[in-house]
Parts: sequence; structure tokens; C-alpha cells
Amino acid sequence: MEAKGNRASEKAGRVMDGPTNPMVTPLLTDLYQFTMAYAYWKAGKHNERAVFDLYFRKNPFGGEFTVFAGLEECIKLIANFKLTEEEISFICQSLPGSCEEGFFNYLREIDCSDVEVYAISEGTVVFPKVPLLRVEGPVAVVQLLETPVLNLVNFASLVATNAARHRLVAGKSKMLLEFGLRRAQGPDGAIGASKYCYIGGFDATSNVAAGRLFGIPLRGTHSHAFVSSFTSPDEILEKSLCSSDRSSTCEDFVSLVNSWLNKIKWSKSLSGIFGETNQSELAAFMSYALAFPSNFLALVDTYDVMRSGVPNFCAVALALRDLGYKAVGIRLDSGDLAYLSGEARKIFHTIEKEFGVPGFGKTSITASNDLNEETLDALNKQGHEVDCFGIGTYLVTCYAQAALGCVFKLVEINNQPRIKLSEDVSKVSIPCKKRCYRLYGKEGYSLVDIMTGENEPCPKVGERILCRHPFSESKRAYVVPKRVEELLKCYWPGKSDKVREELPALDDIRDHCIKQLEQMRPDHIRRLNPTPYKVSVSAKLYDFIHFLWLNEAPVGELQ
Ligand SMILES: Nc1ncnc2c1ncn2[C@@H]1O[C@H](COP(=O)(O)OP(=O)(O)OP(=O)(O)O)[C@@H](O)[C@H]1O
Ligand SMILES: O=P(O)(O)OC[C@H]1O[C@H](OP(=O)(O)OP(=O)(O)O)[C@H](O)[C@@H]1O
Ligand SMILES: O=C(O)c1cccnc1
Ligand SMILES: [Mg+2]
Repeated sequence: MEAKGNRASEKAGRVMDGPTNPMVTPLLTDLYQFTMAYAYWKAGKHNERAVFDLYFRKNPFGGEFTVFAGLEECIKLIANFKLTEEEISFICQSLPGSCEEGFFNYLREIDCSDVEVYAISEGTVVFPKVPLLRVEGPVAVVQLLETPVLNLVNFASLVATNAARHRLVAGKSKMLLEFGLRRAQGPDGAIGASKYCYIGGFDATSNVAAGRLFGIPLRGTHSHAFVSSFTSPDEILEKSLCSSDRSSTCEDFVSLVNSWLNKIKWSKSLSGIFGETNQSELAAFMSYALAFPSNFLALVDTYDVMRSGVPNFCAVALALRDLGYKAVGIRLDSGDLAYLSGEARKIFHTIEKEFGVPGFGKTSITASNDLNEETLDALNKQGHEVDCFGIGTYLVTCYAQAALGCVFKLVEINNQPRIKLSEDVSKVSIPCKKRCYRLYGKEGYSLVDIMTGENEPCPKVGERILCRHPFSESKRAYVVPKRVEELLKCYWPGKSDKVREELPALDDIRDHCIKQLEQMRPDHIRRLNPTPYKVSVSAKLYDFIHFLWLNEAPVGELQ
């Protein structure tokens, strides 16, 4: 086992739990990180000070914004980054050819005590090219971090963005439940999705393990199996139900429900809407109500929503009301959700009026079944009466886009700026150890993100600054910021004396994300043809990028 006291976090007096998933260890990396580490070590280069930026090149889902997530897990990895003896001997067997013994002594020593991590706060709305993390340290160590930090940020940010997009379409007032556990990409995909959908603005999850691990509110209804497992009301043997104030007991809840079903059936405004309802479904609803009289919610689409499910629900809900309980509502899991939610709402209103039941018209309607951004948008356009959406497959698998495509690129080594060139301009990296700022305009919206060299003066409120597109000469604008926010903060100071930002609680990250989205200019976050947000560099950095570009690009020869 590893020597615990050796961890960077403890050496620096900063004890921190490890990542949520115990599989996240220094071995969760690509083999080439270890082969490069060996080659760096052989060349005597392993301790050269390197700076890497983690960023993405294009916003996902055809949008113009991304929610940054996964930082807490990265910092927990870094704080606990230490190879065990078993891991070192596994690496020794896995490297091609034979390795010198000294390398393994080196591996025994390494941790992240000399690594500095600057990052944008988790839950912040972010844009292409701007570093989400800037990691500085001995080149071999930072290189080993490349794969695990990309792994921890890519899906987290993608699924948080997906959740935020679902929230934006659904609107603030709707309850959003994440139901994806059964369809997610394995256990880690599911746990991650539950955590990051919550950050992106979902209200709760059905995933019990995520509720336990992160304190995310848990919610759920019941399934078709529960409804179809009943065959007749005769199955209900214990029929008594105590009133909510415990002052009386109804000895035969089944009869009470039946009397309500009859009243509804023959009521003036509802007569002819339904005849005989499905009795096994009624038995299931009654049993659920007897088990959870204060939390009665019924899945109404097993047999027939309007002819059976909704009337059966209403009869049970009205019987519960006689005993002082308020039913929660129904769930629709098939059919035309706009139409069915509208029809169900009409019945709730009719019952409110006809039987004088205040508030019954507002009974909650949950909808589920292959929902995604498009179906939510279609439902909005058609008009619907759904209060709560349960969303699984499309949300947690990020069906509309497989990966965010974050990359980790070397931008400086031994104080020498480095650039990665590409035929594709969007893939050219922005060199130098940088600072990043968000500049806000007079309307309160952010106008532009700007990257500068590390030693350039920071943009000042009220002072005009030239913001240049990093690669397009003609695209530039002067900005006089009303507010300047530095984006990269110190989350792991290494040996520097910088103060470390505390890792915020999950609810604070979620609040931050929601607030960020509320502050975005609406045209950047609209679904159809959103306006790209401007990401720029200072004039000095622009000149330097292009100087380095020309310096590194070989001049061709024509024959
Ligand atoms: N009003 C609506 N407008 C647009 N899409 C809708 C609407 N109502 C439901 N949908 C979506 O249409 C699809 C309907 O799914 P499907 O064709 O599998 O039928 P179903 O209702 O699930 O039938 P069943 O589950 O009984 O076989 C789902 O993805 C659902 O989210
Ligand atoms: O549709 P999703 O967005 O993935 O949401 C989760 C789904 O999981 C449940 O049933 P399941 O799909 O297992 O069975 P069903 O299709 O018969 O309802 C639930 O009823 C939803 O339909
Ligand atoms: O609680 C629910 O209704 C639920 C949970 C997971 C998947 N589908 C539905
Ligand atoms: Mg389904």
C-alpha cells in the first residue's frame, strides 16, 4: 500500500479526500504518458517547468456556451497523486523494452506538491479556446496528469451543459428529474451524470447512490411493473387507513375509493368520459396510496390514460383527501404528452369545481418517455400542462454529442512559449502562460473574454482595451469594461505561497451555474442560431502568437 503521509496534500498540510471513483488513480492514463515520462527522465528533462492549458475548441450541441464541470474531481486527483509500489512494478512490466532502475526510484518520489493549478470556477459558463485549467509543474508529472484530467472534465462539462440546455428549454418553473441510471454508460457514467446534471440545473435524481454520495435530492414514482403486478382489488387485505391527523381511521379504504369512483363516473360534467376502469390498476393505486398516503403519485398510462388511469387516480386522490391527505399527482410515460397532459388537467379542474376541492386543478403532472431538448421544445410550442419532466437516456448519454473534445496543450516550457501549429487554424494552440479575464459591459452582460500574457497589466474598469480575435486580423474591438473578472483562480498552489481557493459545496456550484446562465445575453444561449460569444487576446499576445507562428512554420519551396 502507498505511504499515506507522502501525499502532496498531506505534505502541504492539505488533507483532501480522493476522487469519487476509486478507479481514478495515476494509472488511469494513457501508456504514452509513462513512456514519455521515461524518455524525459532519460534526457534529464523531467523536471523542466512546463505549463499546459486544458481547453475545448467548439461548444457542444450546436450551441454557443458550455458549462465547466469536473474541477473538484481533478483537484482531488492531484491532491492524492502518488504511485503505490504495486503500480510502479506494473508500469515497470508494461513499458516497452527494459527501463533503468533509477526511473523507478524517480516514480516513487513523484507527487503534485510542485504542481500549480489555476482554474475557472466549476459551474462557470465558458467558451472555446479559453483555458479551463492551467497546470504548471515538472513536465513529466504534468504530462501524466493529461489523460485523467481530460477524462474528468470532458464528460462532466458535456453532461452539465446538456442538463443546462434542457433547463433552458423547460423553463425555470418546471421540476426536472434525472432518471438516467439504467441507460447511462456504466456506473461511473451514471454517477457522473447525476452529479453534473444537478450542477446544470436539474432538481433531483432517481439515483440513490448519487443521493447518498453527493446529497442530491432523491425523487421517484413507480413503474408499470408495479401497476401490472396487481390483478384485482381482492388482493388488498389490509384496507384500513388512519387519517393524516391520526384522529380517525377509515376501516375500508377500498370502499371509500369505489364510492368516489362512482361519484366521478356519474357526475354531470364527467359523465360519458369513462365507463369501467381497469380494476387491477385501481388495486395498484390503492395499494400505493395505503403505503404512501402523503406521497401518492400514480403512473396512469399502463392501460388507458383517459379511460382508466386518470379516473382511477382521481378516485384514490379524493378518498385520500377525505382522510386529510393531499395526493401528489400523476405520471404520463407514453402517448402524446401535450394532449394527454391537457386532457388530464381539464379533468382535475372539473373535479375541483364539481366537488368543491380547492387546489385539485393544480395536481402535478409528470411526463417521461424518451424526452430530450427537441421534444421539450415541441411540447412548449404545442402548449402542455406538464409540471415535471423525468429525463433519462438522451440526457445522461449526451445522445446529441458524444464528447466535448477538451485538449491539453503545452504552452510554455522553461519560460519559453510553445505553439502547436495545424493546417486547421482552429487547432492552432495559443502559446504562453496566460491570464484570462471576462469583461462586462454597461448592460451588465459579459461582452468578451480576453487572454493576455502573464505579465501584462490587467484590464481596468473604465479603461479602453483592444480585444483581438486570436487568428483573424480584421476582427478586433475596443472595450471599455464596466467590470473585470479574472477567470483563472489558484486551486492548487504547489510550492507557491498563493492562497488556495476552497472547493465549493455542490449546491453552491449549482447556484453559481444557474446564476451564470441567467446573466448571459439571451442571444448567446438561444437554441436556434445563437450568437457566438467573443473570445479574444490582447494586442501584445496577438502579435506574439503570429511572431511565433511564423518562426515555427517552415517556409515551403516551389519547384
Ligand atoms: N406532443 C408531443 N410532441 C412531440 N413529441 C412528443 C409529444 N408527445 C410525446 N412525444 C415524444 O414522442 C415519442 C413517442 O414515443 P413512441 O413512438 O415510442 O410512443 P409511445 O407513446 O412511447 O408508445 P408506447 O410506449 O406505448 O409504445 C417520445 O419520444 C415522446 O417523448
Ligand atoms: O425514457 P427515458 O428518458 O430514458 O427516461 C427513463 C425511462 O425509464 C423508465 O422506463 P423504461 O424506459 O425502462 O421502460 P418503458 O420504456 O417501458 O417506460 C421510465 O418510465 C422512462 O420511460
Ligand atoms: O421514479 C421514476 O418514475 C423513474 C425512475 C427511473 C426511471 N424511470 C422512472
Ligand atoms: Mg422508456
